[in-house]
Amino acid sequence: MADKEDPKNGKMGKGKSKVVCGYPLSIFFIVVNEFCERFSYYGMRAVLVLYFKYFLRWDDDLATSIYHTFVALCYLTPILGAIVADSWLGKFKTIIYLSIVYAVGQVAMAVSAIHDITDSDRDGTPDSMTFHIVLSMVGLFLIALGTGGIKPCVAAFGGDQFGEHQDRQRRTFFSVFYLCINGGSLLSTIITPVLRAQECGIYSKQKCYSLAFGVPAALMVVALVVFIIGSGMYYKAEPQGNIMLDVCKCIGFAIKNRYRHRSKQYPKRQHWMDWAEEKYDKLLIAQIKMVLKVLFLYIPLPMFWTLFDQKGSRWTLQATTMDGNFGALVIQPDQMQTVNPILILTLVPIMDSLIYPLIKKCGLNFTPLKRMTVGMLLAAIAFVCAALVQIQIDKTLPTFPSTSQSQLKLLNMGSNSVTVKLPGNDALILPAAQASNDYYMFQAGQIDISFGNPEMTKPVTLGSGQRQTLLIPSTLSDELQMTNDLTSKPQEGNNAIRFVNGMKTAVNVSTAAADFGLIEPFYYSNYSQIKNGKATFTLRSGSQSCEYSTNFGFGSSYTFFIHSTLVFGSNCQDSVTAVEDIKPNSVHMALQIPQYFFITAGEVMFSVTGLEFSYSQAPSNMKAVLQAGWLFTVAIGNFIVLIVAELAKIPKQWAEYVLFASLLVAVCVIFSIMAYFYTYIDPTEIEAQFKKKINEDDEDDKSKPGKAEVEMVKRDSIKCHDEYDKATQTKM
Ligand SMILES: C[C@H](N)C(=O)N1CCC[C@H]1C(=O)O
Repeated sequence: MADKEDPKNGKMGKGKSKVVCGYPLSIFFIVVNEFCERFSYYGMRAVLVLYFKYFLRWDDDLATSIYHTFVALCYLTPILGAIVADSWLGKFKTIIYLSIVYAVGQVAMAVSAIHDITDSDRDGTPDSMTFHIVLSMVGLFLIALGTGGIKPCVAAFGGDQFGEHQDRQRRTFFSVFYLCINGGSLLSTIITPVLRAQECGIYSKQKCYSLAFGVPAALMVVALVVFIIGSGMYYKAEPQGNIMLDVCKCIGFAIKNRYRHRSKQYPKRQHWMDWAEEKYDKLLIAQIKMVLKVLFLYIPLPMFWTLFDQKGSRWTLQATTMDGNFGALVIQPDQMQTVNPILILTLVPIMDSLIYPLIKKCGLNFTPLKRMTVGMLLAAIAFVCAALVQIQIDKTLPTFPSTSQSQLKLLNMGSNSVTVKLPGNDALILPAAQASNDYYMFQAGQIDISFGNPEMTKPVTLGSGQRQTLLIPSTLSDELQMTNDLTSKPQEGNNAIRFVNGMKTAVNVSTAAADFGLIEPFYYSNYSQIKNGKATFTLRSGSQSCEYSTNFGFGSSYTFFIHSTLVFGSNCQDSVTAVEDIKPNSVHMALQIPQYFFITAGEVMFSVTGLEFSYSQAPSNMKAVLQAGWLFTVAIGNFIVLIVAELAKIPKQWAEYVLFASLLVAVCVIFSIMAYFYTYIDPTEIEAQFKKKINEDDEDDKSKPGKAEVEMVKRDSIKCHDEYDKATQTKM
């Protein structure tokens, strides 16, 4: 051990670090390292899907699959990093080497996003996409290896810096560690999308993905440098040989030996791992028992992450059907996710300095496993809130036609009112340049529509499952035009806009974000996506133009009808009619705050506690391994989201939320039963007792030569069980 001062006195940290306010100074470098690393990771992740879609030109499905595979890989590689650290290099060296791999990966991503490298014809698009794809995939692989590999080591290495009797300080460290994760995540998810939106390039200016990846790369280099600066102060536990191989062999031997002695004539042993006693060190067996007990407890935990990870998918989709106008501030649907790190930054200090001490004062023993159970329940409540919000949203959504139905709207393009008779409906008088208020519902197929006075009847074919608008010409004998309208809400909270030209001349319509092109007389444009806020459209015919401005909310669809009476050169504000095809979102995004509050409060109780629990319950030689086991539950949770996204065919979204909430409550009940039977241990004490016993036995053996080995194994086994039991008294 590299302690200069005795870590057991409770005043000092381990290693050569100075102590500031009871904390080893070395942890400052570790938390700053974590902040920079998480900035690097979450910043790169924030623009990754957009990079796939708009730079590599992948379709949505490929982009999201590769994205989720990458995220899952980032939480699988911790196992690799932990094995390397605990068995071979030690945590310090593993962090250094894998951070270099990580930084190289980030640099590869930044380079892969420089379009000029292969843009020999200088048209702004890469000529050899293969180069960019290969380089970015290599980059992502290195990043997954690096971020996952170092993650369990950094947390465990931080825990290692505390002395045996610094439990309180170590708990605070894990809270501060979590704050740094979320501080880095919050800043980077705000900053990197802004960097991406910049334009850069040598030959031509394009969206600056290289900068959006370059800054996270720089932060990773800073993380590495900061970590190296603290080098002289750290306590660096030595790796204890190929521990994972020993663990696997020992478990294998115990199983084989148990099987060989399955007959009733052999006395039972307390634990199946005790069947390895004939061949393996009792200390190793005790350590394996500690790890297996915790890993067994982890089995239900991925369900928490399955719900948690839907923040980024289902909840963001939910936000796209909501109104993000907060007065001075307009929130985009994907920006709602930043509420999570913001709440973490507020809730962690409140929990640590107010809620937990208050609970303690009330005489309640709020043990780590109880906290985790409550955390799971809070996540389930969050999903009930999400379901309630969804029910409100569903009430405001338009009714779209089923596959056998069809919906029809009427738009009078003429300058006189017209009487229209639709089958099964009263006669409708449609004023000039006006549309019917809503869609009429029919069974798909052909219907006859009568117009005007004297009446003329025309057959119209309605497509199954379609919404259509019938454009009624000013001269009723002219041909009827039918448009195909949207049958779902526009994506990402955007507004879907099109124009119908009621003039006798072609009109060109454009706005800063979209060009509707040249619209022929009595014809219509395609839909274009417009963001919320004010938009000004320029209507142009030849050299003449005028402007039409209007405000958009979120998720609406409009058909703008240009009157035949429009006069260019004057104000055309009154010569355009806005026909609302899909209402803007009316349920406010603020209603998502309660669900974010509950999931984040749940995360604080579940994840911060779980991180510390994984450290405190792990034997000294498998600290990183148990951290990796903890992170593995995040990976499995991510996989379940992927599978559920594929399989879930529940038609009502609110019902899916309730299903997830119920599943988590069921899992939570199972977990609380398992937790009830869990006895907390003090691994350091158990290890010390075993070592003492082994030393005593060695002395004994020297003084009493020739004692039968079998007898000794039996006696040791009984003694060690007693010691193990003594050190494992507290229950859930
Ligand atoms: C950003 C989250 N609030 C968060 O802190 N995490 C999600 C998975 C685990 C943890 C992290 O380490 O990033």
